[in-house]
Amino acid sequence: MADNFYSLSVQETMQREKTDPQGLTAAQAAERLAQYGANKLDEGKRKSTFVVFLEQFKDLLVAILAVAAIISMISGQAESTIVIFAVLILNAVLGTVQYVKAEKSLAGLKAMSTPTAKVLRDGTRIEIPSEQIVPGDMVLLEAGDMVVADGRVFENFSLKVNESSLTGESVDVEKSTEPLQAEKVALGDRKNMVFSGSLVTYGRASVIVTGTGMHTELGKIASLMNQTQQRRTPLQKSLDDFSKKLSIVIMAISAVVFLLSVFRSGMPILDSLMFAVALAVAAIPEALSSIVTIVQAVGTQKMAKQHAIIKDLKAVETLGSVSVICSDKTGTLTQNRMRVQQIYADHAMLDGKDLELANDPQRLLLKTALLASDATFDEATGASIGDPTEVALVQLGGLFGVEETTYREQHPRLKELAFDSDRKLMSTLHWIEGKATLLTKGAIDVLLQRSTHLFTSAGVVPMTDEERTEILRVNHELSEQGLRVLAFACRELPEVRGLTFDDEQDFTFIGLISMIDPPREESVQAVADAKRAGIRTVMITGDHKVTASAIAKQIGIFEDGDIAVDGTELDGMTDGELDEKLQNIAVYARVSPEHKIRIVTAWQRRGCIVSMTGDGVNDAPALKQADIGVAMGITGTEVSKDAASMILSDDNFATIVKAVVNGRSVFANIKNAIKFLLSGNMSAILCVLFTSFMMLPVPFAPVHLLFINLLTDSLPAIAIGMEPARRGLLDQKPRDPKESILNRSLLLKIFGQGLLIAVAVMLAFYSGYGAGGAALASTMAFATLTLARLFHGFNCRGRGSIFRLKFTSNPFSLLAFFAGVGLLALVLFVPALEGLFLVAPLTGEHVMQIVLLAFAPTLLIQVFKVIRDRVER
Ligand SMILES: Nc1ncnc2c1ncn2[C@@H]1O[C@H](COP(=O)(O)OP(=O)(O)OP(=O)(O)O)[C@@H](O)[C@H]1O
Ligand SMILES: [Ca+2]
Repeated sequence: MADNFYSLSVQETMQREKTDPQGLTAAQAAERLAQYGANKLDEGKRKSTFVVFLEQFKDLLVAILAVAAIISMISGQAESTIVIFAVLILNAVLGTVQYVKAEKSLAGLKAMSTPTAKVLRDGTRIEIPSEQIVPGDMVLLEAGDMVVADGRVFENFSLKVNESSLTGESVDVEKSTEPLQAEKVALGDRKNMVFSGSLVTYGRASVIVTGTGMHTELGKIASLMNQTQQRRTPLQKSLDDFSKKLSIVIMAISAVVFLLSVFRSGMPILDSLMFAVALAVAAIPEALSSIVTIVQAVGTQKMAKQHAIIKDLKAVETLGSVSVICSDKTGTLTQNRMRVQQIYADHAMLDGKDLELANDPQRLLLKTALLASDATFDEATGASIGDPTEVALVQLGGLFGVEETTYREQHPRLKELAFDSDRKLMSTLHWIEGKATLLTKGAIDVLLQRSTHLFTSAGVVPMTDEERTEILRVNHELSEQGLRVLAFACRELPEVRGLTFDDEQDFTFIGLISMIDPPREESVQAVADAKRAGIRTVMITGDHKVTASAIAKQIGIFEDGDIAVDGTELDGMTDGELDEKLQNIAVYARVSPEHKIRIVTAWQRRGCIVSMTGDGVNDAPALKQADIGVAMGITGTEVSKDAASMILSDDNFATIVKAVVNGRSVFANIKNAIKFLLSGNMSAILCVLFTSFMMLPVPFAPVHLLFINLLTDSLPAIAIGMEPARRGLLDQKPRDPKESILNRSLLLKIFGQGLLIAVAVMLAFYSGYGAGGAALASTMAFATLTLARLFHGFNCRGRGSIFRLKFTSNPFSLLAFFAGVGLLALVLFVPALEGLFLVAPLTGEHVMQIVLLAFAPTLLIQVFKVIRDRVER
């Protein structure tokens, strides 16, 4: 493929790419897709499953186990050696499976958030996944889109593109269609080309695709870049750190225990070594890191089903501590289904239904509404394309049999200034009654200021102050009902020429159209839920202050004592003043995207964790600045989705609140799983320390501890991770993000519960020691420890007693328990395994003792919980 498309004319480019202004046909596209491949970048080298498998062995555990295996071998326990190796391999297999699964689920999430692109195929405009774009496609770009392939600009309407991801240049580049003459042109100067990975910030254009996938400029860079992805989240990192520190401490203690055994009790070196090894194996939480990964993966899957797509695993943790949600109004808190209500023209207010086409000002109002809009609406099918605000206008035309298409054919659009949320205006230029006329619609405060005249049935007259006040009064009246008010104006231009923003003044005011956009039904409940959960909801909107406040009151965001602030007032405040009022500001109206950053940082200065929604191109910086940037899946621009860490596939505010609850639940479950795993380990450590101190035989062989840590303990830990979110999560305050997950109270519980289990295990040990010596003692201790930890799984499911949590609410926990008991029974009672697991035969009486002793700690913990539940109620 040639590189120099910039030096070709549009026609030459079309010939070269064998395409035409109607775009490719479906058949051509399919053929080229087969020929050139999907439009995506090579994902770099994926780790092969085998490499992942091997990697499972490069960890401290393996070293310790290898030592254990060697010691077992020397001490004549060949079976043990085999079991240890079997366990090592099993562990690696499990680790590999988990890794591959987690990768898959992440890939699935990524697929849900792939960008789409608009193309012409067979002459019609359709939206397709960007991967299906092929060379020769006619791609349509507009503000907010991400460019997904390289292309030559074909038709240009003031297109501006940000190419900083390619060129590092942060200033937007204006594009044109003219061929460039020079031999070699730097990437940043190819004004008639657009490049994959850049962002459309303004205007629109159609583009002939000249390169896709790895054959784009981005592809060239990507193949140079070595994309190493860091997948570990802060929580995973801090747990890994914890594990590392723990292992060091444990090694030190192991060494001390070893030396003590040798020198104090004159124990044979081999036996002393077994003590040290047992301690090390007992202490290291082998399963911890993979359990955390599993719980997080389960959590993101669940959130995706509930319409919140997590793009960044870190967000799962952060969500749980969100304390402020800043939300757009239109479409997020409201339904974004606009219907025209009252209209106002020539001093008269009337219902939209009663509009009269014979009345000049009213007809011009409708004409402006239809001409200065891009939306279309098909009466027959009810299908609409475009901004709901504009769809409502087009629907109004439909009421009177006026097709937007007819008007638009009569008065073709000659030039245009696209809408943007900063200017809050949109203008188009047409020939109307032989005059070049600029038609403009937009926010009333902006438009009225720039209007000097008024359009009446008696013709165009200078606007008086009374009339101005009257229009503002009407606007206020409509806005107070929560209606969205749009203003319309026009002006003559001396000739048809390129437009600039300076043309948007000296207007003749035509009138107002108000429309209703009812709140979503779920919004009220969601705001109330958020409030109960200690989360402040703040409305941020481009709409008018009065309208926004009215809606905010209906939804429950704006309460007594709250205030609403608009963009201009915000500009007038210093950071200090803003900080002072921040708590009370429930509504920010008429804000531009730049204001959003200020609001986010102000809350962050207070130490709050902020979630911010956004849909436009200019929202991207605020989405990045927020702790949780939330983009709209349906209406959001590709740029905003790219910048966000979460995407709402239903655009619904209530989904954010659900995601926060899920985030809290994931965090709580992880914490409980950690409590379970570490308290179990603690009990084994205490037993080993105790027996070593008392100069008793070593209570567990490494095989025993491995069996528990890797098998029987993993099952309840995963079940705890599956625990469904409880309503009670809403009654807590947001978690302090700075607080470590292993806080004092958790460590205390780990120690206390570990101690309880250790006592039970030691009682079993003594009983076995008295009756049958070291072998029986060890078997009793091992069986009791395993079973006690399986029971303990129920204690760790949540804060309440098991009666409150109910067995049925998490069937996995029962399943895990019985699976664990089954495994234990196999090891204890299948003669073939006796030798492997070094167990002595047990009588019925022993089994009774084991069951009772193993259950005792759980009984005590449950009794304690029942009492606490009572007291708390
Ligand atoms: N297509 C449009 N053409 C002209 N003016 C518009 C158009 N859409 C909106 N406006 C005006 O610009 C204002 C700001 O619109 P913007 O899209 O920034 O925010 P919004 O949709 O009102 O609210 P939110 O920020 O909650 O989504 C609107 O209140 C309206 O007055
Ligand atoms: Ca908007």
